[in-house]
Amino acid sequence: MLEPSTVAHVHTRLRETSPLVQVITNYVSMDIAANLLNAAGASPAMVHDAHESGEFARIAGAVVANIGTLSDPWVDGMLAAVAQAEADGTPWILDPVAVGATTFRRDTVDRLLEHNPAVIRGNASEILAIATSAGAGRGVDADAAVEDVRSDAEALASKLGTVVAMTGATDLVTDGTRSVTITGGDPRAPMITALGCSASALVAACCAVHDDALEASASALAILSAAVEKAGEKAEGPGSLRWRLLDALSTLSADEAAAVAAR
Ligand SMILES: Nc1ncnc2c1ncn2[C@@H]1O[C@H](COP(=O)(O)OP(=O)(O)O)[C@@H](O)[C@H]1O
Ligand SMILES: Cc1ncsc1CCOP(=O)(O)O
Ligand SMILES: [Mg+2]
Repeated sequence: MLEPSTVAHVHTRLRETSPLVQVITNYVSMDIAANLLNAAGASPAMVHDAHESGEFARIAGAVVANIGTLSDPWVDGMLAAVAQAEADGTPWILDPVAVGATTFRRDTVDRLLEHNPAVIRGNASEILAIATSAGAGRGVDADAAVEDVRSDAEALASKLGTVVAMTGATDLVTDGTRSVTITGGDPRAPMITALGCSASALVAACCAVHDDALEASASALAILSAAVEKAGEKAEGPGSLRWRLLDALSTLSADEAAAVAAR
């Protein structure tokens, strides 16, 4: 059970403290992820090169490592940042985009996982691919359903001692012992590219302001779900849903976010 008061607390803390979030993410997602964090009250910084990513991680409240558009220099940058985050006890979030698709992605995720992410945020195909070494998925998009992957996600969270935040029509957040589902949003959400990457960035921002990674992750997805739903009321398609989401997130009240948890 996700307490509405927890979501309201996390929502308020985001705006009051504006956490610095280091987002090492793919080219597709940089703009929307940064804008979404700004709208939520956080402070994004896309700092990825290995010459500085570890040093920058020292001052970040949380770090994201997203493998969406992977190449060797980016792997080096991610490893430097997450090693520093691990050493400092700073939460970092893995977004394993299309991990089942290639050996390079799978090997990179294996190397990143050695540094103990606080949260793995992915769609059902990505979580299934990590949990079972199967389920290639359809590139960056899911071809599995959250409810069908639930037990794999819970087992993965237990095995790795991490939180798994699996998104889809219904989101599931689990640490292997506690599991929370979040409903809402808008069925057109998957048509906004990099919304999942942005969700991972928001999970990181919430982990920076709230120590319990399961509650923080679930609160992030509840806040996003509430804002997407609000944006969807007037949206005519994915284009207006995208810009209306930024507006909705920036004006969302703590009570509106908390209401998603009360369902
Ligand atoms: N069918 C759906 N209906 C409503 N919301 C959805 C649906 N599918 C995904 N979402 C939402 O879209 C966001 C991105 O999730 P998802 O599409 O699973 O990630 P990714 O883009 O990494 O594949 C999440 O907030 C999730 O709740
Ligand atoms: C389309 C695409 N190609 C490589 S990364 C990327 C963005 C994927 O973003 P998301 O997983 O949030 O849809
Ligand atoms: Mg994704």
